[in-house]
Amino acid sequence: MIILYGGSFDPVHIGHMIVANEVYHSFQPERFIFIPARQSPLKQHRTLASDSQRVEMLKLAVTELGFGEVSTIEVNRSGESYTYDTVLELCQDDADIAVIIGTDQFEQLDRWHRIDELKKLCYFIIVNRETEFNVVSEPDVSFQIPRIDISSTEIRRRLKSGESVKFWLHENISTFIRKEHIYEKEKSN
Ligand SMILES: Nc1ncnc2c1ncn2[C@@H]1O[C@H](COP(=O)(O)OP(=O)(O)OP(=O)(O)O)[C@@H](O)[C@H]1O
Ligand SMILES: O=C(O)c1ccc[n+]([C@@H]2O[C@H](COP(=O)([O-])O)[C@@H](O)[C@H]2O)c1
Repeated sequence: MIILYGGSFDPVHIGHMIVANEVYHSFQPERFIFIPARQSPLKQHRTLASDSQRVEMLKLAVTELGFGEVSTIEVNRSGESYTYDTVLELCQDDADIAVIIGTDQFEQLDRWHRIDELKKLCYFIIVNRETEFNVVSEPDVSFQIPRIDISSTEIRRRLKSGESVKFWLHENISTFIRKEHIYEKEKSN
């Protein structure tokens, strides 16, 4: 079994890491792959961190988690990062593929590119987020974690306004963000 965890990861935060850790230890897949999207299809804006910075932050997360890998399959592909294209590329070696999504994505799954075809190639592990589950039908799996109300949007907002993000991000990732001057506070003249 291969588990894919795709996202903008702008930046990767503690919510993502808890999801990954819980899912990994429950399912014990052969591979667990974080896939930063070049351009998430239903998001209008580009990421503030560059592709390589998001890959670097995910590598730091993987080191701390002690499992997993980071794929550049989507950042290296031009255009929108359709999960269908990614799964098609990865499903060559016959392993079962499961894709992790939060309930925010689950609610708009019918807007995903080639969703009917994608559902034939993989199943979804749906993790609770802001909203509760509607009924999930097989082979999709609903996976309950304690609700962690953390988002990259709120982290970017806090960093921009100079507020603390202590414990919202792994320490090594905060250090990287400071060193690279990503999401910086706007300077007033
Ligand atoms: N705190 C969380 N709890 C559960 N799932 C989460 C959490 N944060 C993100 N996810 C899920 O992880 C995937 C990737 O999320 P993404 O990188 O877009 O983070 P985000 O915090 O939603 O970012 P943004 O605020 O920029 O939209 C999505 O499927 C999303 O639903
Ligand atoms: O394939 C699609 O049409 C599609 C539409 C929306 C989101 N996704 C994927 O879902 C993942 C989470 O997206 P986001 O916007 O929450 O970062 C990320 O890997 C996206 O590429 C994929």
